[in-house]
Amino acid sequence: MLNMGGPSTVPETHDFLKNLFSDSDLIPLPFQSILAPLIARRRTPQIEQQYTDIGGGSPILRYTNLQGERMAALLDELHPATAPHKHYVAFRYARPLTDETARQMKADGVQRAVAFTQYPQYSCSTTGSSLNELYRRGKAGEMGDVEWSVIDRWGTHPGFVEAVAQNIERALAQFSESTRAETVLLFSAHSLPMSVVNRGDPYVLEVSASVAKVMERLKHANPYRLVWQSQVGPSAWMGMQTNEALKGLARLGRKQVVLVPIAFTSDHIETLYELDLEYMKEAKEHGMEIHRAESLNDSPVFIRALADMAAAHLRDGLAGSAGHTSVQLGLRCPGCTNATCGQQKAWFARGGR
Ligand SMILES: C=CC1=C(C)c2cc3[nH]c(cc4nc(cc5[nH]c(cc1n2)c(C)c5CCC(=O)O)C(CCC(=O)O)=C4C)c(C)c3C=C
Ligand code: FES
Ligand SMILES: [Fe+2]
Repeated sequence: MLNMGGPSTVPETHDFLKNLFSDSDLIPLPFQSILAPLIARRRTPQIEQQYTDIGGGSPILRYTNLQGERMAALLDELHPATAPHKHYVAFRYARPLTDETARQMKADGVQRAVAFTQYPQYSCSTTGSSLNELYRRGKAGEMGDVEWSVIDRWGTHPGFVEAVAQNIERALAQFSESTRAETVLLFSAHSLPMSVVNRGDPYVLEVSASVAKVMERLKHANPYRLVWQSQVGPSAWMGMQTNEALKGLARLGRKQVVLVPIAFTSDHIETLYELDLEYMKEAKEHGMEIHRAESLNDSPVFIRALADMAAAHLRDGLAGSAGHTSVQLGLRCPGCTNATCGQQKAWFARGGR
């Protein structure tokens, strides 16, 4: 289960940020090995405070382990031919990091593994970075002799769509019945720098596709927008920004909003801090009534969806590319200049050999 991870405790924040700013697949910096530790150190106090404010750390490891354990148990029933199933977690920036998990898999003698991204929608800065890291570790022989296949994106999977839709319905139910239909559904996803969008990254399209599917499932009963949050630094990012959108809606007299996190499956500082503590407080000051759709966290509908995706993957394989990866994973962004992307795709298409 691949994801970025987060500091489980406040003191792990510095290492998390240092790993994040050292990742040239996410943030290419000049003199990265020198600049990354400096930027990380400078940002640490502010981000430590945010993790303190949300209860002393990121819940992502706890939720990923819970999702993984329940998914593996369901998978034993759904696809006994490959049982027993076991989940491993490989985070990109927090423990357990990919190298630690690789060593564990080697020690356990794992022979067959599915690299299952936990980002619903594909971006080269997120899932792409995790696959590049896995490729580097695999090529270095750190994982032993494992046959790999990849579940690289699932932003339109019916089970995922259903789980999100149900959480939206629960949030909508908190509004008075007489005005419920006027409530705006504001889908919010982590933004991307325009430099990434403009090299042909698929993320913006795939997040939009998730929103379209969820709205279809909700029979378009409410008006909606997709907006983007958490941009960092001075460069241009994909907009409109979530907080600006909230202010704009208040100005236009649209005072009932459900905020919907759509690109991350468990709670993290963006939902618990940015959305709940910053934006919702500000929106309430503008006289809005605002509720947030819960993150998927321990949603049984979502966990069942993960198991269904894994079972279908193991049962049917995938079209094309010898069955190890999706057809879509094989295509690099038209503007890609990162040689690792090409090597990674070829390596996974051969089953990680
Ligand atoms: C699917 C979601 C995400 C995409 C796409 C994404 C791209 C992206 N992010 C940065 C820079 C930073 N992101 C940071 C934190 C962070 N990012 C995501 C998700 C996506 N990022 C999450 C969920 C988090 C927070 C972790 C948590 O526990 O909440 C940070 C660090 C925080 C900070 O310093 O403000 C940075 C920096 C870039 C440059 C990028 C695309 C290229
Ligand atoms: S940046 Fe998208 S494939 Fe390399
Ligand atoms: Fe990010």
